[in-house]
Amino acid sequence: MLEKNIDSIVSANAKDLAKAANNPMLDRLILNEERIIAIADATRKIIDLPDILGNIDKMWQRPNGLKIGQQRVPLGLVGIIYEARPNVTVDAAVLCIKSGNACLLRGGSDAIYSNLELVRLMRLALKSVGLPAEAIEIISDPSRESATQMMKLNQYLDVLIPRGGAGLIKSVVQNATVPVIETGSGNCHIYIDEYADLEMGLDILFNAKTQRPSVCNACESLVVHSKVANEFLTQLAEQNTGIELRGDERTQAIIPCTPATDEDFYEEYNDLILSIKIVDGLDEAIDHINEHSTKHSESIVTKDYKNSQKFLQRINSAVVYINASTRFTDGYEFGFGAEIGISTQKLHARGPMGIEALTTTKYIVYGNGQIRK
Ligand SMILES: NC(=O)C1=CN([C@@H]2O[C@H](COP(=O)(O)OP(=O)(O)OC[C@H]3O[C@@H](n4cnc5c(N)ncnc54)[C@H](OP(=O)(O)O)[C@@H]3O)[C@@H](O)[C@H]2O)C=CC1
Ligand SMILES: N[C@@H](CCC(=O)OP(=O)(O)O)C(=O)O
Repeated sequence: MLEKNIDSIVSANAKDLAKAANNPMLDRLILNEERIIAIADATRKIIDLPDILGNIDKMWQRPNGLKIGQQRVPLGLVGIIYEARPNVTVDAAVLCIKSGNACLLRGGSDAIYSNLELVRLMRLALKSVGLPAEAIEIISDPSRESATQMMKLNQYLDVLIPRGGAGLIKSVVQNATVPVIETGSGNCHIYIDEYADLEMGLDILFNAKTQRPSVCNACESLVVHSKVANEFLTQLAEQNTGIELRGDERTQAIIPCTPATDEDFYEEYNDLILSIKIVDGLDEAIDHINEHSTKHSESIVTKDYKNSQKFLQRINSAVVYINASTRFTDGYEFGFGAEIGISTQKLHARGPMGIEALTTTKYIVYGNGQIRK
Protein backbone atom coordinates (compact mmCIF):
# COMPACT_ATOMS: atom_id res chain seq x y z
CA MET A 1 0.00 0.00 0.00
CA LEU A 2 2.79 2.48 0.90
CA GLU A 3 4.91 1.73 -2.14
CA LYS A 4 1.90 2.05 -4.45
CA ASN A 5 1.17 5.51 -3.06
CA ILE A 6 4.61 7.11 -2.97
CA ASP A 7 3.34 10.18 -4.86
CA SER A 8 0.52 10.94 -2.45
CA ILE A 9 2.81 10.47 0.56
CA VAL A 10 5.54 12.67 -0.88
CA SER A 11 3.06 15.43 -1.73
CA ALA A 12 1.55 15.34 1.79
CA ASN A 13 5.09 15.47 3.16
CA ALA A 14 5.87 18.47 0.91
CA LYS A 15 3.06 20.40 2.67
CA ASP A 16 4.75 19.70 6.01
CA LEU A 17 8.20 20.60 4.70
CA ALA A 18 6.90 23.88 3.28
CA LYS A 19 6.06 25.13 6.79
CA ALA A 20 9.00 23.56 8.64
CA ALA A 21 11.97 25.44 10.07
CA ASN A 22 15.33 24.67 8.50
CA ASN A 23 17.34 23.10 11.33
CA PRO A 24 19.15 19.77 11.90
CA MET A 25 15.84 18.15 13.01
CA LEU A 26 14.37 18.74 9.54
CA ASP A 27 16.09 15.61 8.27
CA ARG A 28 13.72 13.49 10.38
CA LEU A 29 10.65 14.98 8.72
CA ILE A 30 11.69 14.25 5.15
CA LEU A 31 10.01 11.44 3.21
CA ASN A 32 11.22 10.49 -0.24
CA GLU A 33 10.96 7.40 -2.39
CA GLU A 34 13.98 5.75 -0.79
CA ARG A 35 12.70 6.34 2.74
CA ILE A 36 9.18 5.16 1.92
CA ILE A 37 10.60 1.95 0.47
CA ALA A 38 12.67 1.53 3.64
CA ILE A 39 9.53 2.01 5.77
CA ALA A 40 7.70 -0.61 3.67
CA ASP A 41 10.66 -2.99 4.07
CA ALA A 42 10.62 -2.52 7.83
CA THR A 43 6.88 -3.22 7.77
CA ARG A 44 7.47 -6.52 5.95
CA LYS A 45 10.16 -7.43 8.47
CA ILE A 46 7.68 -6.90 11.30
CA ILE A 47 4.97 -8.90 9.51
CA ASP A 48 7.44 -11.77 9.02
CA LEU A 49 8.42 -11.92 12.69
CA PRO A 50 7.09 -14.91 14.61
CA ASP A 51 3.69 -14.34 16.22
CA ILE A 52 4.04 -14.32 19.97
CA LEU A 53 0.43 -13.70 20.96
CA GLY A 54 -1.05 -16.65 22.79
CA ASN A 55 2.37 -18.17 23.46
CA ILE A 56 2.62 -19.80 26.85
CA ASP A 57 6.03 -18.70 28.15
CA LYS A 58 6.16 -21.31 30.91
CA MET A 59 3.83 -23.81 32.54
CA TRP A 60 4.16 -25.77 35.75
CA GLN A 61 2.10 -28.12 37.87
CA ARG A 62 1.30 -27.60 41.55
CA PRO A 63 1.10 -30.55 43.99
CA ASN A 64 -2.71 -30.24 43.93
CA GLY A 65 -2.70 -30.90 40.20
CA LEU A 66 -3.36 -27.32 39.05
CA LYS A 67 -1.48 -26.46 35.89
CA ILE A 68 -0.44 -22.81 35.84
CA GLY A 69 0.90 -21.06 32.74
CA GLN A 70 1.83 -17.57 31.63
CA GLN A 71 0.30 -16.57 28.35
CA ARG A 72 1.32 -13.61 26.19
CA VAL A 73 -1.53 -11.12 25.56
CA PRO A 74 -1.79 -7.62 24.07
CA LEU A 75 -1.72 -4.49 26.22
CA GLY A 76 -4.94 -3.19 24.61
CA LEU A 77 -5.09 0.39 23.36
CA VAL A 78 -1.64 1.96 23.14
CA GLY A 79 -1.36 5.75 22.97
CA ILE A 80 1.80 7.27 21.53
CA ILE A 81 2.83 10.92 21.54
CA TYR A 82 5.85 11.22 19.31
CA GLU A 83 8.12 13.55 17.41
CA ALA A 84 7.75 14.90 13.87
CA ARG A 85 9.22 11.79 12.28
CA PRO A 86 6.60 10.25 9.97
CA ASN A 87 8.28 6.83 9.78
CA VAL A 88 7.37 6.45 13.46
CA THR A 89 3.69 6.64 12.48
CA VAL A 90 4.08 3.46 10.46
CA ASP A 91 6.54 1.71 12.79
CA ALA A 92 4.32 2.33 15.83
CA ALA A 93 1.07 1.32 14.13
CA VAL A 94 2.50 -1.83 12.56
CA LEU A 95 4.15 -2.96 15.80
CA CYS A 96 0.84 -2.42 17.60
CA ILE A 97 -1.15 -4.39 15.04
CA LYS A 98 1.40 -7.23 14.99
CA SER A 99 1.20 -7.46 18.78
CA GLY A 100 -2.62 -7.48 18.77
CA ASN A 101 -3.05 -3.93 20.05
CA ALA A 102 -4.99 -0.96 18.76
CA CYS A 103 -3.23 2.40 18.74
CA LEU A 104 -4.02 6.06 19.16
CA LEU A 105 -1.35 8.15 17.46
CA ARG A 106 -0.45 11.74 18.21
CA GLY A 107 2.58 12.67 16.11
CA GLY A 108 4.47 15.95 16.01
CA SER A 109 2.38 18.81 14.67
CA ASP A 110 5.06 19.54 12.06
CA ALA A 111 4.30 16.17 10.44
CA ILE A 112 0.51 16.33 10.49
CA TYR A 113 -0.12 16.10 6.72
CA SER A 114 2.34 13.23 6.28
CA ASN A 115 0.84 11.38 9.24
CA LEU A 116 -2.76 11.79 8.11
CA GLU A 117 -1.88 10.38 4.69
CA LEU A 118 0.09 7.46 6.12
CA VAL A 119 -2.75 6.59 8.49
CA ARG A 120 -5.30 6.82 5.67
CA LEU A 121 -3.27 4.31 3.68
CA MET A 122 -2.69 1.97 6.62
CA ARG A 123 -6.40 1.94 7.43
CA LEU A 124 -7.15 1.03 3.81
CA ALA A 125 -4.60 -1.77 4.11
CA LEU A 126 -6.26 -3.06 7.30
CA LYS A 127 -9.68 -3.04 5.63
CA SER A 128 -8.33 -4.85 2.58
CA VAL A 129 -7.36 -7.82 4.75
CA GLY A 130 -10.56 -7.82 6.80
CA LEU A 131 -9.19 -6.10 9.90
CA PRO A 132 -10.98 -3.13 11.51
CA ALA A 133 -9.64 0.18 10.23
CA GLU A 134 -10.37 1.65 13.69
CA ALA A 135 -7.43 -0.31 15.11
CA ILE A 136 -5.31 2.62 13.95
CA GLU A 137 -6.58 6.01 15.08
CA ILE A 138 -4.82 9.33 14.74
CA ILE A 139 -5.51 12.58 16.54
CA SER A 140 -5.90 15.06 13.74
CA ASP A 141 -5.99 18.11 16.02
CA PRO A 142 -2.33 19.20 16.17
CA SER A 143 -2.80 21.43 19.25
CA ARG A 144 -0.84 20.76 22.46
CA GLU A 145 -4.19 20.48 24.23
CA SER A 146 -4.88 17.26 22.33
CA ALA A 147 -1.64 15.76 23.66
CA THR A 148 -2.40 16.84 27.20
CA GLN A 149 -5.89 15.33 26.99
CA MET A 150 -4.41 12.00 25.92
CA MET A 151 -2.49 11.86 29.18
CA LYS A 152 -5.76 11.55 31.10
CA LEU A 153 -7.70 9.08 28.91
CA ASN A 154 -7.80 6.39 31.59
CA GLN A 155 -11.09 4.91 30.48
CA TYR A 156 -9.65 4.19 27.00
CA LEU A 157 -5.86 3.95 27.06
CA ASP A 158 -4.06 0.98 28.59
CA VAL A 159 -0.67 2.64 28.26
CA LEU A 160 0.80 5.88 26.94
CA ILE A 161 4.24 5.99 25.36
CA PRO A 162 5.66 9.52 25.15
CA ARG A 163 8.53 9.62 22.68
CA GLY A 164 10.36 12.91 22.55
CA GLY A 165 12.43 15.45 24.41
CA ALA A 166 12.65 16.60 28.01
CA GLY A 167 9.68 19.01 27.73
CA LEU A 168 7.32 16.24 26.67
CA ILE A 169 8.56 13.82 29.32
CA LYS A 170 8.25 16.47 32.04
CA SER A 171 4.71 17.29 30.97
CA VAL A 172 3.77 13.59 30.95
CA VAL A 173 5.28 12.95 34.37
CA GLN A 174 3.35 15.93 35.76
CA ASN A 175 0.04 15.40 33.99
CA ALA A 176 -0.47 11.77 33.03
CA THR A 177 -2.95 9.71 34.97
CA VAL A 178 -2.67 6.78 32.54
CA PRO A 179 0.19 4.27 32.92
CA VAL A 180 3.26 5.50 31.06
CA ILE A 181 6.36 3.97 29.52
CA GLU A 182 8.89 6.78 29.21
CA THR A 183 11.35 7.01 26.38
CA GLY A 184 14.01 9.58 26.80
CA SER A 185 16.53 11.82 25.16
CA GLY A 186 19.97 10.44 24.40
CA ASN A 187 23.09 12.04 25.84
CA CYS A 188 25.10 9.03 24.65
CA HIS A 189 28.78 8.56 25.53
CA ILE A 190 31.73 6.83 23.95
CA TYR A 191 34.64 6.03 26.25
CA ILE A 192 38.07 5.47 24.70
CA ASP A 193 39.87 3.26 27.19
CA GLU A 194 43.66 3.25 27.72
CA TYR A 195 43.65 -0.17 25.99
CA ALA A 196 41.55 0.91 23.00
CA ASP A 197 42.32 0.20 19.39
CA LEU A 198 42.43 3.90 18.50
CA GLU A 199 41.64 3.42 14.83
CA MET A 200 38.55 1.45 15.79
CA GLY A 201 37.73 4.16 18.31
CA LEU A 202 37.82 6.86 15.64
CA ASP A 203 35.61 4.82 13.30
CA ILE A 204 33.07 4.17 16.03
CA LEU A 205 33.08 7.78 17.18
CA PHE A 206 32.63 9.19 13.67
CA ASN A 207 29.82 6.79 12.95
CA ALA A 208 28.04 7.49 16.22
CA LYS A 209 28.47 11.26 15.91
CA THR A 210 28.02 11.94 12.21
CA GLN A 211 25.93 9.24 10.55
CA ARG A 212 22.66 10.83 11.74
CA PRO A 213 23.41 13.53 14.30
CA SER A 214 19.76 14.41 14.98
CA VAL A 215 18.73 11.05 16.43
CA CYS A 216 18.62 10.03 20.08
CA ASN A 217 21.25 7.28 19.75
CA ALA A 218 23.89 9.60 18.24
CA CYS A 219 26.97 10.16 20.41
CA GLU A 220 27.02 13.52 22.17
CA SER A 221 29.99 13.14 24.49
CA LEU A 222 33.46 11.62 24.22
CA VAL A 223 35.37 10.45 27.31
CA VAL A 224 39.07 9.63 26.79
CA HIS A 225 41.67 8.04 29.03
CA SER A 226 44.56 10.47 29.65
CA LYS A 227 47.14 7.89 28.54
CA VAL A 228 45.78 7.88 24.98
CA ALA A 229 44.23 11.35 24.93
CA ASN A 230 47.12 13.05 23.12
CA GLU A 231 47.24 10.60 20.25
CA PHE A 232 43.49 10.08 19.95
CA LEU A 233 42.45 13.72 20.15
CA THR A 234 45.20 14.86 17.78
CA GLN A 235 43.99 12.34 15.21
CA LEU A 236 40.39 13.43 15.80
CA ALA A 237 41.26 17.10 15.29
CA GLU A 238 43.34 16.33 12.17
CA GLN A 239 40.40 14.58 10.47
CA ASN A 240 38.65 17.95 10.11
CA THR A 241 35.19 16.40 10.12
CA GLY A 242 33.12 19.51 10.62
CA ILE A 243 32.29 18.50 14.17
CA GLU A 244 32.46 21.37 16.67
CA LEU A 245 34.59 20.07 19.54
CA ARG A 246 33.87 21.37 23.07
CA GLY A 247 36.59 20.20 25.44
CA ASP A 248 37.40 20.37 29.12
CA GLU A 249 40.60 22.19 30.20
CA ARG A 250 42.87 19.20 29.57
CA THR A 251 41.41 18.76 26.08
CA GLN A 252 41.96 22.45 25.35
CA ALA A 253 45.67 21.97 26.12
CA ILE A 254 45.91 19.28 23.41
CA ILE A 255 43.73 20.45 20.52
CA PRO A 256 42.05 23.68 19.43
CA CYS A 257 38.43 23.52 20.66
CA THR A 258 35.62 25.49 22.26
CA PRO A 259 35.82 25.42 26.09
CA ALA A 260 33.14 23.08 27.42
CA THR A 261 30.94 24.38 30.25
CA ASP A 262 29.41 22.15 32.92
CA GLU A 263 26.11 22.29 31.02
CA ASP A 264 27.79 20.93 27.89
CA PHE A 265 28.29 17.59 29.60
CA TYR A 266 24.54 17.30 30.22
CA GLU A 267 23.59 18.45 26.72
CA GLU A 268 21.98 16.40 23.94
CA TYR A 269 23.00 18.52 20.94
CA ASN A 270 21.25 16.58 18.15
CA ASP A 271 23.80 18.35 15.96
CA LEU A 272 27.46 18.11 14.85
CA ILE A 273 28.81 19.12 18.26
CA LEU A 274 30.76 16.89 20.64
CA SER A 275 31.72 17.45 24.27
CA ILE A 276 35.06 15.94 25.38
CA LYS A 277 36.28 14.96 28.83
CA ILE A 278 39.67 13.46 29.75
CA VAL A 279 39.78 11.04 32.69
CA ASP A 280 42.56 9.19 34.51
CA GLY A 281 40.89 5.81 34.79
CA LEU A 282 37.90 3.59 34.10
CA ASP A 283 36.24 4.30 37.46
CA GLU A 284 36.33 8.02 36.78
CA ALA A 285 34.92 7.44 33.29
CA ILE A 286 32.06 5.32 34.65
CA ASP A 287 31.23 7.87 37.37
CA HIS A 288 31.27 10.71 34.86
CA ILE A 289 29.01 8.83 32.43
CA ASN A 290 26.53 7.70 35.08
CA GLU A 291 26.32 11.26 36.37
CA HIS A 292 25.77 12.95 32.99
CA SER A 293 24.07 10.38 30.75
CA THR A 294 20.35 10.14 30.13
CA LYS A 295 20.57 6.35 30.67
CA HIS A 296 20.10 5.64 26.96
CA SER A 297 23.21 4.15 25.28
CA GLU A 298 26.93 4.19 26.12
CA SER A 299 29.92 2.43 24.59
CA ILE A 300 33.47 1.51 25.65
CA VAL A 301 36.26 0.99 23.14
CA THR A 302 38.82 -1.36 24.64
CA LYS A 303 40.85 -4.50 24.02
CA ASP A 304 40.88 -5.26 27.75
CA TYR A 305 38.33 -7.91 28.77
CA LYS A 306 38.19 -6.95 32.46
CA ASN A 307 37.60 -3.30 31.65
CA SER A 308 34.89 -4.16 29.17
CA GLN A 309 33.07 -6.31 31.74
CA LYS A 310 33.35 -3.64 34.44
CA PHE A 311 31.88 -1.09 32.04
CA LEU A 312 29.02 -3.49 31.14
CA GLN A 313 28.18 -4.11 34.77
CA ARG A 314 28.48 -0.61 36.16
CA ILE A 315 27.02 1.61 33.47
CA ASN A 316 23.41 2.29 34.35
CA SER A 317 21.90 2.68 30.87
CA ALA A 318 19.35 0.85 28.76
CA VAL A 319 21.99 -0.32 26.27
CA VAL A 320 25.71 -0.74 26.98
CA TYR A 321 28.15 -1.55 24.16
CA ILE A 322 31.66 -2.92 23.90
CA ASN A 323 33.52 -1.85 20.74
CA ALA A 324 30.44 -0.76 18.76
CA SER A 325 28.59 2.40 17.76
CA THR A 326 25.70 3.64 19.91
CA ARG A 327 23.75 4.09 16.64
CA PHE A 328 22.72 0.43 16.88
CA THR A 329 20.17 1.20 19.60
CA ASP A 330 17.31 0.74 17.20
CA GLY A 331 14.52 -1.82 16.86
CA TYR A 332 15.43 -2.71 13.29
CA GLU A 333 19.09 -3.21 14.17
CA PHE A 334 18.12 -5.36 17.17
CA GLY A 335 16.00 -7.62 14.94
CA PHE A 336 12.61 -6.30 16.10
CA GLY A 337 11.72 -4.86 12.67
CA ALA A 338 11.34 -1.39 14.25
CA GLU A 339 10.79 0.12 17.66
CA ILE A 340 7.89 2.00 19.15
CA GLY A 341 10.37 3.87 21.30
CA ILE A 342 13.55 3.37 23.26
CA SER A 343 12.67 3.12 26.90
CA THR A 344 15.07 4.77 29.31
CA GLN A 345 13.04 3.66 32.31
CA LYS A 346 13.26 0.25 33.92
CA LEU A 347 9.54 -0.73 33.95
CA HIS A 348 7.80 -2.27 32.01
CA ALA A 349 10.43 -2.41 29.28
CA ARG A 350 13.94 -1.04 28.79
CA GLY A 351 15.78 -0.18 25.55
CA PRO A 352 14.30 -0.52 22.03
CA MET A 353 10.70 -1.71 22.39
CA GLY A 354 9.42 -4.18 19.80
CA ILE A 355 6.50 -6.57 19.79
CA GLU A 356 7.28 -8.29 23.06
CA ALA A 357 7.41 -4.97 24.91
CA LEU A 358 3.91 -4.26 23.57
CA THR A 359 2.49 -7.33 25.23
CA THR A 360 2.02 -8.48 28.77
CA THR A 361 1.20 -11.88 30.22
CA LYS A 362 -1.70 -13.32 32.09
CA TYR A 363 -1.79 -16.46 34.17
CA ILE A 364 -3.94 -19.25 32.85
CA VAL A 365 -4.84 -22.04 35.24
CA TYR A 366 -6.14 -25.49 34.29
CA GLY A 367 -7.86 -27.48 37.05
CA ASN A 368 -10.03 -30.55 37.31
CA GLY A 369 -12.26 -29.56 40.18
CA GLN A 370 -9.72 -28.32 42.76
CA ILE A 371 -11.05 -26.21 45.64
CA ARG A 372 -8.88 -24.30 48.12
CA LYS A 373 -8.75 -25.67 51.70
N1 LIG B 1 14.28 7.29 23.43
C1 LIG B 1 13.59 7.39 22.32
O1 LIG B 1 12.96 6.44 21.86
C2 LIG B 1 13.50 8.66 21.59
C3 LIG B 1 13.97 9.85 22.10
N2 LIG B 1 13.79 11.02 21.41
C4 LIG B 1 14.27 12.28 21.93
O2 LIG B 1 13.32 13.29 21.61
C5 LIG B 1 13.96 14.53 21.41
C6 LIG B 1 13.64 15.14 20.12
O3 LIG B 1 12.31 15.17 19.96
P1 LIG B 1 11.63 16.51 19.42
O4 LIG B 1 11.52 16.42 17.97
O5 LIG B 1 12.30 17.66 20.06
O6 LIG B 1 10.24 16.28 19.97
P2 LIG B 1 9.46 17.01 21.09
O7 LIG B 1 9.78 16.43 22.38
O8 LIG B 1 9.54 18.48 20.95
O9 LIG B 1 7.99 16.58 20.66
C7 LIG B 1 7.59 15.25 20.62
C8 LIG B 1 6.08 15.20 20.70
O10 LIG B 1 5.66 15.63 21.98
C9 LIG B 1 4.79 16.74 21.87
N3 LIG B 1 5.11 17.60 22.98
C10 LIG B 1 6.29 18.23 23.22
N4 LIG B 1 6.23 18.90 24.39
C11 LIG B 1 4.99 18.69 24.89
C12 LIG B 1 4.30 19.13 26.06
N5 LIG B 1 4.91 19.92 26.95
N6 LIG B 1 3.05 18.73 26.25
C13 LIG B 1 2.43 17.93 25.36
N7 LIG B 1 3.02 17.49 24.23
C14 LIG B 1 4.27 17.86 24.00
C15 LIG B 1 5.11 17.34 20.53
O11 LIG B 1 4.02 18.08 20.07
P3 LIG B 1 4.19 19.34 19.10
O12 LIG B 1 4.32 18.78 17.76
O13 LIG B 1 2.96 20.09 19.31
O14 LIG B 1 5.44 20.06 19.49
C16 LIG B 1 5.37 16.10 19.71
O15 LIG B 1 4.20 15.46 19.32
C17 LIG B 1 15.40 14.25 21.51
O16 LIG B 1 15.78 14.53 22.83
C18 LIG B 1 15.50 12.75 21.24
O17 LIG B 1 16.63 12.15 21.79
C19 LIG B 1 13.11 11.01 20.25
C20 LIG B 1 12.63 9.85 19.75
C21 LIG B 1 12.84 8.59 20.31
N1 LIG C 1 15.21 4.34 15.48
C1 LIG C 1 16.12 5.45 15.48
C2 LIG C 1 16.59 5.88 16.82
C3 LIG C 1 15.47 6.36 17.72
C4 LIG C 1 14.78 7.62 17.27
O1 LIG C 1 13.76 7.57 16.64
O2 LIG C 1 15.38 8.76 17.58
P1 LIG C 1 14.91 10.25 17.17
O3 LIG C 1 15.35 10.50 15.80
O4 LIG C 1 15.60 11.10 18.16
O5 LIG C 1 13.46 10.34 17.15
C5 LIG C 1 17.23 5.22 14.49
O6 LIG C 1 18.39 5.11 14.82
O7 LIG C 1 16.90 5.20 13.34
